Amino acid sequence: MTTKQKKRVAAKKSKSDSVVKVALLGFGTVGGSVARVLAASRFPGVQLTHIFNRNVDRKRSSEAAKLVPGSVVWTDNIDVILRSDVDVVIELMGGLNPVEGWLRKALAAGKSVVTANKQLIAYRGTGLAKIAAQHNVHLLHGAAVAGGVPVIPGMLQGLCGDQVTRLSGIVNGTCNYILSRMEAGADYATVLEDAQQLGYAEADPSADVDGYDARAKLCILSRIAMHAELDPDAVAMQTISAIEAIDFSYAKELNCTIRQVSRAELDGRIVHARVAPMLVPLASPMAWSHGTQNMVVVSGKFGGDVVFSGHGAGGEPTAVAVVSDLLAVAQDCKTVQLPVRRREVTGDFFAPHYLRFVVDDKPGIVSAISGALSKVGANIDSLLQRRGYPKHRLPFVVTTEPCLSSTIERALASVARMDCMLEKPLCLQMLEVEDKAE
Ligand SMILES: NC(=O)C1=CN([C@@H]2O[C@H](COP(=O)(O)OP(=O)(O)OC[C@H]3O[C@@H](n4cnc5c(N)ncnc54)[C@H](OP(=O)(O)O)[C@@H]3O)[C@@H](O)[C@H]2O)C=CC1
Ligand SMILES: N[C@@H](CC=O)C(=O)O
Repeated sequence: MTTKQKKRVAAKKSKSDSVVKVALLGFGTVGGSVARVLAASRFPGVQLTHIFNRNVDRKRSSEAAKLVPGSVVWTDNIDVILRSDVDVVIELMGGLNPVEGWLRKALAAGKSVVTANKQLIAYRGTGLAKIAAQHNVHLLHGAAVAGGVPVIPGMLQGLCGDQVTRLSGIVNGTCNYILSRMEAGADYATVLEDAQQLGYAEADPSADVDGYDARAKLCILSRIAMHAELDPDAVAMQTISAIEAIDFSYAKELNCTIRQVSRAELDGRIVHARVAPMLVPLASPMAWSHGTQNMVVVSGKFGGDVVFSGHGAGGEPTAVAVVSDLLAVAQDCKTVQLPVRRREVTGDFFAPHYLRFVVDDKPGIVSAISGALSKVGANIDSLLQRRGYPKHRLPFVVTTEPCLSSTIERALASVARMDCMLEKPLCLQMLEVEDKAE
């Protein structure tokens, strides 16, 4: 330890009886809820001293600000925070820039950081953790995955003794809220708007529906549970915005529903990883998860399956995770650190697939599709076609026996070029009963 670091530790020790000063960066959905949780519980030893946000006067006159103690300094100048004597910076703004630069400076100035920012931790977490270690301060991000569900602290403390080989589940509350309400008959655009109003969605909701949010979370979980560092951009993802009411009807005929599922499996030196809407059997607990409920199944070589479940989005559940991290930092709690290895990623999984086509009907379409599938060695398991749809815009479904997703994608590339295809065919993996997510 350098002399500077020793001095910092000594200073920390001498402060151990005094109060830990806290700054909040970002006073939106989660920031406001953190202020509410802190005001409601009055934890000894921590004191909110600063709040930073752009256009800060607007925030200061908000409803949530009424619970903030009068002594708190409100500012829109980040230097006020960086030069202050705060001990812990809680970052609740989101995004990579300018947040990364500010947090680097905060850590280098000896301030611990608590954040709920999954993009930041997925892309820059390793670098930031190094700076935190160099300066002997904490970097905690328990709220970055599954909101109020303690999956990160649970894995760090409770599962680090196992060899985790598989992770799967639902890690985006907005998508689960949208899909579970569509399952009950609501329409996509209306429920997406509701999710935004309720504070579940990201500032740009395409981060939720197109999979970026869940992909970042899956990378964080892979790093912690499987000690596998993945390039988030290399992880396959698929939007939920292509799912329509008809898919829920066909899924029901197959005794399934549809959920956005995130999966990662360690296979020697590579990791199979994918974030996509998938068909989930109705008998699976994942099918019963509604609204913002998240569910993560962690499969270990020695301990078997462990399931984490609870509210994965929303101000107050997320604030609980943030405040829990804050208290851990205030009490200088250490977490287990194990070496992490960079791993290559593939999006391939061996699974049955659900294929939905919308065609301008004419003879020979089914035979052309089955020809394209048989050419790549994929076998059809069932064909579903509901009556009552117009022939000029006919939706029907083919399901396949288990095969690699890359195989199906090859066949669909030629099918998509057929003149009668009115839309890009929809291809969804079907989870099976023996899949660990069950
Ligand atoms: N909402 C949720 O359920 C969950 C959110 N998270 C994460 O928590 C973080 C915060 O989310 P949430 O509270 O929902 O987001 P909000 O958009 O509600 O709040 C973000 C706040 O930060 C402010 N802000 C953003 N960028 C800047 C900037 N460059 N300079 C100054 N102020 C800025 C915003 O100001 P303005 O109002 O002007 O835009 C806003 O007040 C994100 O990283 C999110 O991914 C994690 C788990 C759950
Ligand atoms: N937008 C995210 C918020 C929590 O991480 C989600 O919907 O899960």
